[in-house]
Formats: sequence, structure tokens, C-alpha cells
Amino acid sequence: MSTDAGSRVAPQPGALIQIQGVSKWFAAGTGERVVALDNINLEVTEGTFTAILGPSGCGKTTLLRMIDGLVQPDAGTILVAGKPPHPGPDMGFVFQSFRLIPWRTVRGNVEFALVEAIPDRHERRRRADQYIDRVGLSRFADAYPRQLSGGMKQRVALARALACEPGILLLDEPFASLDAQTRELMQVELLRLWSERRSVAVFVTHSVDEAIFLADQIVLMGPRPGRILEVINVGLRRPRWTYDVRAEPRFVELRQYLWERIRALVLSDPQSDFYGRDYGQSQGTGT
Ligand SMILES: Nc1ncnc2c1ncn2[C@@H]1O[C@H](COP(=O)(O)OP(=O)(O)OP(=O)(O)O)[C@@H](O)[C@H]1O
Repeated sequence: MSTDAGSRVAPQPGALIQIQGVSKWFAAGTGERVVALDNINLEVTEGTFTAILGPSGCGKTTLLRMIDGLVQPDAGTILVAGKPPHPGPDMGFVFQSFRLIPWRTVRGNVEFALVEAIPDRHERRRRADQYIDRVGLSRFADAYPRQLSGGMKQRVALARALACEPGILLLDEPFASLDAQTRELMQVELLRLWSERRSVAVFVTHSVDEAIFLADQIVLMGPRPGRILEVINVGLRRPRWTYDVRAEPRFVELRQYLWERIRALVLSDPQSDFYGRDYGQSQGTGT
């Protein structure tokens, strides 16, 4: 298994995102301090796809929120292109819950995201239509979110994020609420769109298969406190939708390895619902 210990990676000159010694804590209801993230060190280079994988509560969302500047670290530094991050058109965000504006059409939703970046109304419409077409929804440009399926809504959310042509695309479990088949199709769709511009993508997921299918590097995190346990180089050739990547020995090996590690984390976490259970030997069927 080719891995690099996450907390020991040396800074790479030229990394677009540089996270060094970052910790984050919150006040719990009881007044105690919850350490959400502890001493996170991570580098993300231009043109790469990173998946952040780990069980519930290990700080995946908090880490993503710190990369876009919405949450500030309590210790350490985060630099994006050499500067402290702040939310803006160069950061695209896609959430599990779509977050579409219900009273705007598909086109209206995408255009709304472009108001700041493209003041000219005609140019804005042209760009919105271009990305609506890329996600295959031209016929639904005048439809409202309530008229769309979950997969279609998520395609609108993707079009909205990509239309700004952000340098960094941050995705927080965007496909978690979709059925299994739609989810796989959306993974291909995302890779296809991402490969056109190769912006940096950072994708949070619970799914081992999704992480391997999408990413160049997988950041495996563990909970309480949230830490990076390993950064794994996936090393599967692209484009991955053109062959049966899931049958590749490397894919199978990674799936088995990651599934075992996550299973061990969950079974040994006293706060997990599955703490201490004995399920015997895993078959590595992890999703
Ligand atoms: N605003 C907050 N106030 C208090 N505690 C918080 C806050 N945000 C996160 N936490 C705590 O920080 C820890 C990490 O939360 P986070 O949501 O980042 O984890 P996660 O890995 O994304 O979880 P999940 O996979 O369940 O979404 C958890 O223990 C969570 O309860």
C-alpha cells in the first residue's frame, strides 16, 4: 500500500492549498471543549482531486469549511494560493442538500450565482445556459426545483458551482442523498466535468468506493479528535469511466484496505453505535 503519513508530509512548494498544524475546537453543550480537528497538515496541488474519507464526526465538514474561509482555525494556518482563504467566486461549493432557490427556475438558480462575477445580463445568461447544457438539463432550463428529481437537482447544483469556473471546487457529500444508480452516474458526470478544467476538487464522503473512483489522493481521517491518519495515492489511470475501474486489482486492494481501517475505527470508537461489536472478518464490500 503506497501511503504517506498525513501528519508528517513535508510542505510542497506550489501547493494550491496548504494546511499546516491546524486545530479546531468547539464548546459542547456541557461547557466542555470538543476538539473537532487536531494538528491537521495537508497539501493539495493544482489540478488534483482529493477525497476526504472517514467515519461520522471526524471533522470532514469542518475541514472543508475552513478551506473556504467560513470557519477559522483555532491554531495553525491555511493558505489558498498563498493567502488566507475567503469565500468568493473562486470557490465553488456543492452540498448534499442541493440548496436551490425554490422560486427560481433552473436557469435562474445558475444565473443568480453569477451576478457578482458577470455583471452583463446577456453574458450571464450565455454562461448559465452553457453549464446547464453541460449537465444535460437544457430541456429543463425553465423548470422549477420542485419539478426535478434528486439527481437533476444535484446536476443543477453542480452547474451552479461550475458556472463560476472556480479554481477550487469543494463538495460536501453531494451525492449522499441519491439512490445508488443515480449516485454512480453523477460520479461519472462530475469526473467528466472536472476533467475539462481540472480545477482543484476536494470531496467529502463516507463512501470508500466513491473516494477511490473519484480521487487522486484519499485523506483518511479518524474521530475524537479529528485527525488525518493517512494520505493515500490512488494511482488509477484516468478517465476512469471508460473502463471497469472497479475490477482493477488496485481498486480492490484499496477498497479492502480502507474498509478494514474504517471498520476498525468505528468498532473501537466508544461514541459509535457499533462500538465493541464483533462482525468477524470483513469482506471489504464497503460503500
Ligand atoms: N458548530 C459546532 N458546534 C459544536 N460542535 C461542533 C460544531 N461543528 C462541528 N462540531 C463537532 O465537531 C466534530 C466534527 O464535526 P464535523 O461535522 O466536521 O464532522 P464530519 O466528519 O463532517 O461528520 P459527518 O460525517 O457526520 O457529517 C463533531 O464532534 C461535531 O459534533
